[in-house]
Amino acid sequence: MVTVSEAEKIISAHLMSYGEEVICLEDAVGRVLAEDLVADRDLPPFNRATVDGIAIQTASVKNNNSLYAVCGIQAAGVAPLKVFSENHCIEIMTGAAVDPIFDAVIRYEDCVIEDGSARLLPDLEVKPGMNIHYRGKDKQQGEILAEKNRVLTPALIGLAASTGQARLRVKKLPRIVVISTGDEMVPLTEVPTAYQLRRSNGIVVKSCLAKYKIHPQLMHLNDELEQVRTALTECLQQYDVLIITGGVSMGKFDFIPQVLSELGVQKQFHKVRQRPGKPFWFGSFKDARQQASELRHPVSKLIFALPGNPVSVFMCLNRYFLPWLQASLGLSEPGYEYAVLNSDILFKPALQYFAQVKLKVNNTGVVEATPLTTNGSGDFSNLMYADAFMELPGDRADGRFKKGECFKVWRF
Ligand SMILES: Nc1nc2c(c(=O)[nH]1)N[C@H]1C(S)=C(S)[C@@H](COP(=O)(O)OP(=O)(O)OC[C@H]3O[C@@H](n4cnc5c(N)ncnc54)[C@H](O)[C@@H]3O)O[C@H]1N2
Ligand code: MOO
Repeated sequence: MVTVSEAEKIISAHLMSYGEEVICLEDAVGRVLAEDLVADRDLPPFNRATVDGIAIQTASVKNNNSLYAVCGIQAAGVAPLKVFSENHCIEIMTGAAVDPIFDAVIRYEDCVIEDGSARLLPDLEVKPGMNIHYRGKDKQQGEILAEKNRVLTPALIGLAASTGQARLRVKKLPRIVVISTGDEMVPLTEVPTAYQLRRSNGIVVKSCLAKYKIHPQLMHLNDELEQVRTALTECLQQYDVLIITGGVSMGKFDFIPQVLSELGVQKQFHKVRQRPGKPFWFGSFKDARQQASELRHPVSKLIFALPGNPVSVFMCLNRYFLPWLQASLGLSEPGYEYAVLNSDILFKPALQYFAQVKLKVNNTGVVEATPLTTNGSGDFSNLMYADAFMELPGDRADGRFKKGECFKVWRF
């Protein structure tokens, strides 16, 4: 049995890279940028009016001459109009290019236009540069707008669109199969007998991966040795990552560890000093072709075999698998989050306990964690009320965690 931090270290020694691909910008949200995004021109690309009004030269205002002949109307999208006297102005629309001869745009609300002349309202404070968004003020041509290894958020996609990138180079995603196990688990479309359950683990894992634009294959295996052997043999060939749920404990029908070992999967650990999720099994596999580097990416296949209890699956996925995925995709460390317990917890076993907590920022700006009362790792009826798992150290002889103490949380 390994500790939580040993398990974490072993998993992070197995970060993988799955290469890169070029995809349409429209499909890019949630993917990870694999190249720097560079400004193809200055942002903004010209001096841009930020209001509808008139463009003037402020020196003329200082001369106490605030009446201007209107010499034209400047729309957005066309070359800027000039004037040849400081007593002249043009009407200009938001987003239009302002000729360098002008150094301010006055809002329509701040002037009166009559008979071809514009008069500024008395006592109007006019400053050079007002209402002009100057060329290159935001970013210069050639400057990096976004570094690679960032998640493509809607805001970043907008920036990419402004640089004309209809296609983007992103990190390739691992091919993942999610395999649930157990004779007692029936599909959602079937009516369970009195002692059967409906399968929920697979769809939970799939839903967690959707955020990363990973659409895993779902598969279910009954507790039949031959079926498990055949299916795992095929999956080890076809997929980069196997996420298995259930069948990893001590039961007479828990075939997963045995079959994985028979198939040549290298066990990295089995059992973690934690609750939930103690029987977690993790291994790596290199097939003969991979060892000979015949494949695109001679990387190990990884097997995350999570204990079948629904809360154990959810915890192990959030605490181990998703951080592995993020790091493998090159995403920078999100940094740990902490919260303060707002009531005592008693947990005696010498295991690191992951308590389900509800998080709330209190009126002094502190994140407080309220533990939820649950009936163990088979009770997933309260998970929807929790925001995070709070990771409590496993070395307290008295098992007491006091209100006011601060611990790491894994938000989901
Ligand atoms: N003698 C021991 N028994 C057990 C130990 C132990 O250390 N010694 N560990 C316990 C712990 S902790 C856990 S967690 C479970 C994990 O066992 P398995 O990984 O073999 O999981 P299963 O027995 O297959 O299932 C456990 C539980 O979860 C339900 N389940 C399974 N799949 C699904 C699914 N797709 N959707 C919803 N629910 C699912 C299943 O019906 C069981 O109730 O072992 C303890 N035993
Ligand atoms: O620790 Mo087991 O993971 O659910 O009870």
